[in-house]
Amino acid sequence: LPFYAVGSKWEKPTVTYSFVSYTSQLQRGQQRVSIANALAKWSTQANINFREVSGSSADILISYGRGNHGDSYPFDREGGTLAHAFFPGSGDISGDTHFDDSERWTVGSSEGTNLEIVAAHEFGHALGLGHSNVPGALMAPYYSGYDPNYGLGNDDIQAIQSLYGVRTSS
Ligand SMILES: CC(C)C[C@H](CC(=O)NO)C(=O)N[C@H]1Cc2cn(c3ccccc23)CCCCCCNC1=O
Ligand SMILES: [Zn+2]
Ligand SMILES: [Zn+2]
Repeated sequence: LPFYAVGSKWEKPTVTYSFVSYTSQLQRGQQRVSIANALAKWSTQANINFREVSGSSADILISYGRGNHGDSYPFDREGGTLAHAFFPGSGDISGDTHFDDSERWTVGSSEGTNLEIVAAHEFGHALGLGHSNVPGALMAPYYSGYDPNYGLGNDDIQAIQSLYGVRTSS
């Protein structure tokens, strides 16, 4: 394993991310904004930073796929499982985040499946969090639909701060 990914969390202040592929259902700018907003939900609550880079050496590789897409966790058709992500400490695939392109990905709409909310959940895993059993928590295992005011529940905040500490005003 790379020295900085010791099983449960990233052992460095800044985690990089890049787009391996995009969905054709949204403009790339919309996707980059949704992803940046989803990451910011976590970085505003805990001592972790994110930086977008180009190329496949980033920590978190973001991609879309349908059905069998190159790992042991094939996606289903529309509905069902919406996305998945790999924990730190999973080797090269650590942090990688895959979205099922059979879903109808949307931004700012109660139609379809909201990309930002799903991404925020997945990045919780990419940072080392499992699922929460607290109803309404972002890390609950079920998508609870579009909420323009979605955010981290107290359970999510406690969990991320237990891994990375509270945000230091630096
Ligand atoms: C939390 C989310 C962002 C990521 C999770 C997966 C996950 O934990 N990724 O890290 C997810 O996709 N959960 C399913 C769980 C699920 C709900 N149902 C299913 C029917 C079949 C298979 C799975 C499901 C009932 C029908 C509704 C299907 C559409 C919504 N799907 C879900 O809520
Ligand atoms: Zn996958
Ligand atoms: Zn999950």
